[in-house]
Amino acid sequence: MAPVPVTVLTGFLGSGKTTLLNRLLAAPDMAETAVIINEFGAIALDHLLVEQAIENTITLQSGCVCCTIRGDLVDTLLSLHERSARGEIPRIARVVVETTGLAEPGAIIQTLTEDRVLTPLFRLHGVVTTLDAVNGAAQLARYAEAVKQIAAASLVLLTKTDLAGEGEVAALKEDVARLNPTALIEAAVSGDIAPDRVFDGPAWEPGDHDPQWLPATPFGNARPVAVAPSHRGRMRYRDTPTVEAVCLTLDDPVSPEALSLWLFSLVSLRAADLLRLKGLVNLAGHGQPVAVHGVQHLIHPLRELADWPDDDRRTRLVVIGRDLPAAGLRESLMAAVHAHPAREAA
Ligand SMILES: Nc1nc2c(ncn2[C@@H]2O[C@H](COP(=O)(O)OP(=O)(O)OP(=O)(O)O)[C@@H](O)[C@H]2O)c(=O)[nH]1
Repeated sequence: MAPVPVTVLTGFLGSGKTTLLNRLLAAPDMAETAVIINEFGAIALDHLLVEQAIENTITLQSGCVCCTIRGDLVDTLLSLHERSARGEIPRIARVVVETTGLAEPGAIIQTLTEDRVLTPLFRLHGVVTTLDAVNGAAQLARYAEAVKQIAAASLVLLTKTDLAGEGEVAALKEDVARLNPTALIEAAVSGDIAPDRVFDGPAWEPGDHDPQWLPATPFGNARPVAVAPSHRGRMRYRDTPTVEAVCLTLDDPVSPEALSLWLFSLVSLRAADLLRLKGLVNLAGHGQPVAVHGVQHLIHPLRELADWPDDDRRTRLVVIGRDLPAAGLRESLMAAVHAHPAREAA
């Protein structure tokens, strides 16, 4: 049997990986897809935010897939293969591995291309990197992970181009072409792209004569791939142990005013250090949970989900930031909750 193609879906925090996955998985011919989601932070939320009822969704929670759980990735894939061969789960036509937003995809690629047990069964097809058109340039300038994610891509999907100016998008495309002249660049607003363009798109390890692999800009213009000159000497995440995920929970429903106040104060005071905010909120007066997403200064409109993913009705928020102490975040949230308590249900 031919090895099952694996697509690695990577991209910096908040760049739209889960949104893309949700859209793609809704397509009827995606039914035979197994999804492996790796999360950063003690509260796993991503698999709750992937709304499709996909039988083969697996969450790897033991850490960032790129460094600590290479073994887990191999074990998970092998177990998928065995269970599928035994008929316990349906046939698997493709696998998507969604990395954390801070992952360096190199180790995953190495595992998928070099592990002797794995490679007869699974084959790396593509590395798809989402890049936020609003925050992408700043992230590339500041975070080596963001640069490495672009450098590893066979396909770069520009997200949030609906929120960015034309000039901004054009400049970002140039940055991408400079970092990775071989990657195909496409726009995908809120995951709006045909699945075959993502999964049958440019292969990560193409044949020598695959025209898609040829550089979009001449190699003569290319700068070193791993770290572009403008990023050299900048702070690297790996050298700063202060980026961490803080998890906040609230047992009782929170009023919309309290949530707005907290989000507003967080963004006005600490946007530069707020790498990512996401959560499921039990908003007073709403039967359904509300998903909240933020990336630096950009807080996306709240989105009501169809239903709670499980019996847990608590508000769960994950804040990934630099020097954002857990105690301060908790205090500010509680202050907002006390300033605008939720009204008792009549
Ligand atoms: N306007 C707009 N919003 C988008 C687009 N793509 C994603 N978003 C929003 O951006 C926010 C973050 O998207 P996610 O899909 O959760 O991002 P992610 O890459 O999975 O985030 P992490 O799990 O933190 O790495 C959500 O509020 C999305 O609705 C887009 O193209 N346009």
